[in-house]
Amino acid sequence: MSFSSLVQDLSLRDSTRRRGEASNASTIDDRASRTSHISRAMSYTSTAATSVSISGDIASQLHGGYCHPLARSWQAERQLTKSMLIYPLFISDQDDEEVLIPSLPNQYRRGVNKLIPFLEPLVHKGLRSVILFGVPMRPGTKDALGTAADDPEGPVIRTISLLRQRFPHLYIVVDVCLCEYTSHGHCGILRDDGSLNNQLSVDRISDVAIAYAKAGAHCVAPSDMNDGRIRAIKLKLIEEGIVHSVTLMSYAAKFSGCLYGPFRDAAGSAPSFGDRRCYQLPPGGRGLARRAIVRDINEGADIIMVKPASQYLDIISDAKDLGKDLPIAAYQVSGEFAMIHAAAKAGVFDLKAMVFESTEGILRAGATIVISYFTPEFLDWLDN
Ligand SMILES: NCc1[nH]cc(CCC(=O)O)c1CC(=O)O
Ligand SMILES: [Zn+2]
Ligand SMILES: [Zn+2]
Repeated sequence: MSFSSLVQDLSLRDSTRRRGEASNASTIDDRASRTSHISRAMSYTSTAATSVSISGDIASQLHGGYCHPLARSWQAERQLTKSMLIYPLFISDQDDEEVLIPSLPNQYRRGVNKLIPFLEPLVHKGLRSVILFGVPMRPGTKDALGTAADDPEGPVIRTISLLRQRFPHLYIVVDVCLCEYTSHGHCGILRDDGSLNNQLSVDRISDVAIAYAKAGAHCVAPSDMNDGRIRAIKLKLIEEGIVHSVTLMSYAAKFSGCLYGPFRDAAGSAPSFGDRRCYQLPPGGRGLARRAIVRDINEGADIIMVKPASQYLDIISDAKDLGKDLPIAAYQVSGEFAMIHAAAKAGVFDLKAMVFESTEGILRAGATIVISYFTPEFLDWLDN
């Protein structure tokens, strides 16, 4: 077949197909892309005479591969599904409390009595997993050692067993940290000079993780960023004989920065002095993040988490690369969530469109799990 007859044949097939498809043209967008297709086919014909390689020209025609909504969905390596989502919950020690968190649109701090009725419809819509953060509101609960973190009568441990009973198919992740429970608001136990005492912190945090695991958490997720905590928790899980039934998710690449503000409002966990820059990673520290990821894989992490998400897509991609055989979680944190809401409110973009676009970026970078405050919305949106 000569080149010009091939071109004719191609544009013929194109127009035949277009005629056949006209009846199920679904969106304006689709029709527009077909129109541009026509002009493309025309310019294709007119430049054909001077064209170089036939196979090169054929390979340059990409639109056909994504002109249909279903074909577009096939372009993504990973499709967002409900089972990839983990929803963060703030659990108050006031059982009947239900208070809107001003800096986190639509997110509430709830006591156990309010939590169950809130979750019931979400579980019915397909909610598969939550991550719990305990928030002690009662005055006098906080101390230098974060004693309340593993109080058997505290909000987290009581909520774990209640959720296990009420929602047997819900996978329960529990954040493990001391900052919500310490009087100074830091993520561990401090020396007199105000710096973290890593050994004491790791001993304490691994005890807290074991308490949550024994209470029935499917997964414990230490977010404190002390060195050696993954190994310490794994060893204690082995010692306790429960290592086979508890997932260990490491906040391996957790960066310091300004995106946790609304969370700290919600959890009352802002440090009373100083900052977290000596334990959370510096935003430019890509190599350091890689070392932390490799270290935590070697220490026995079952899942590696990167946090925040959208500002750290290269780190998610690194984590996927270094942890080829592990699930990779990305946490779209409170500041990212609040920012998307604020911009949508200011008319910068449509909220839903941005939520999907940002989440697709996170998946494209390599995440297989997404921790998202938008989970309730996704449970509706993913049905359509
Ligand atoms: N260490 C506790 C913790 N676990 C998760 C977040 C942040 C989550 C969010 O911003 O949504 C924080 C706050 C912090 O490190 O200060
Ligand atoms: Zn039910
Ligand atoms: Zn903390």
